[in-house]
Amino acid sequence: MQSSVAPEDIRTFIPPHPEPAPENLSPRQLASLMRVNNLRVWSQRAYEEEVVVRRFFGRSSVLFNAPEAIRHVLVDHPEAYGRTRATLRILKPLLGEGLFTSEGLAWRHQRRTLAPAFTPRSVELLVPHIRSATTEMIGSLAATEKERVDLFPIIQRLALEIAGRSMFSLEMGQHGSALREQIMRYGQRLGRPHLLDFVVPIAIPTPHDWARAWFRRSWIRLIDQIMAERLKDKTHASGPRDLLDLLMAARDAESGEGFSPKQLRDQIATMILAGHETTAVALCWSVYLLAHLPEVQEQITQEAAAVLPDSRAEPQLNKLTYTRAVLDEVMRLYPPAYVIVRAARQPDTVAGVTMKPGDLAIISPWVLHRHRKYWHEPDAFASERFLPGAPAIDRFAYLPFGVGPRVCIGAHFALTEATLVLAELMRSFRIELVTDRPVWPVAVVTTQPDHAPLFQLHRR
Ligand code: HEM
Repeated sequence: MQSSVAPEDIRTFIPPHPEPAPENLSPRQLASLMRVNNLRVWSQRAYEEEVVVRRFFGRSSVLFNAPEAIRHVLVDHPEAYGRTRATLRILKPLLGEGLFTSEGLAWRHQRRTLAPAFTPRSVELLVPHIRSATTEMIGSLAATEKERVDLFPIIQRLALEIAGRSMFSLEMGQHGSALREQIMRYGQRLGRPHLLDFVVPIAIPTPHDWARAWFRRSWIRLIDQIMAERLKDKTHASGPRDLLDLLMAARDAESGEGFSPKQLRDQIATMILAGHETTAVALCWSVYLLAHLPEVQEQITQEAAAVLPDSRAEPQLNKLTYTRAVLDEVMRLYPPAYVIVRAARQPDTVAGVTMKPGDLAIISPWVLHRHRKYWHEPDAFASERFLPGAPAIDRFAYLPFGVGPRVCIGAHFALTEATLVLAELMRSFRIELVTDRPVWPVAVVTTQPDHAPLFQLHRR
């Protein structure tokens, strides 16, 4: 079961991670830690045991690390476990009734309709958008040589630019900053769970809910404005150019139904939000870790030089095996989606634990990816674990994109984007950190760096 890499292959680089929490935190302490940093809520036991049961405001909250329990909840009985009250309260103002926040038949219809837009074949259509935005970023970074560069915001803007171009074929210039400003504003306060989000029934709006509803009005206005601009562009294209074209043409294979304009808007908000923040975070952590590992940078550079064409020819992304292994290891240590939570909808028994309706089943990629039982030297960086020929990794020990019917629909797109950006960046620059202060992971919505360190880039 342990995905062991020979000890001599494990590097000794142990990137920053918080100490486990003390045992037996009170629900109030837990709720306030969740608001500050969700990675600090787990005690040492969570990283060693298969199941950890806690009480949280009158309900059981059960962390499942055992593969058969994870399979039970996420794969075999998805209808018995739904999104939680707090998740829906926090995300619906942003994502509306899109794929992430919908359930039951509505979810099934949406998933069937959207799936063809995210197959590897459809993602190929989006590669030119990824490449053009990346080439432009690299061009502007080349001018910063010998200066200290604040790379994280640049990467975040790039991910948003890629999301925007892939969705709308539009350069995000004027809209990018408005989108980012709104997302940041939401994340700083309204996107953080409040005590009342857990305890007040969803039908009763809390003061935070009112503020979130107010926010939604300006958020919708912005998305509608971007969509209207794209729809004005009547440039004749022989086939689909972007995700919007794919989503507008999408039909449910069973009912033949497409999306209404409102549904389309919610899907677009969902894809932009679910897509750009997570991928940006994976890239920021990659750059930070690689700045400590010059020899890994060299290997990516060599691979990129051999595999990526300089011209506009199709890049053979599946040959970027080493770059991909590095990315897999970065997402093991810093999974952008650090937790998957479900609320039991009906009585059930999982791994010997009785679940009552409303009890929480928690599957935490953060914990699982550092679990003592499943990983050798779990806190150390070792991309060898993911190289072809390494011992197989248990399907349920590594879940950056989740598993089961609600697995990330954008996983292939995200991996394509992140691998390509990382390879292009390393091929263009050698990256160094110029500040010593360690960067700590802080999880509220995603696993964010606590600050943006400064880098220096040396053109290759
Ligand atoms: C590194 C990047 C990404 C990571 C780590 C990530 C992670 C995840 C995870 C763990 C889930 C499952 C949540 C659950 O079971 O509750 C999920 C779902 C989802 N992701 Fe991603 N994601 C990434 C990129 C993307 C991209 C690029 C898109 C779209 C363009 C996207 C769209 C979605 C959507 C719509 C869902 C909900 C699926 C459903 O409920 O049927 N994600 N993602």
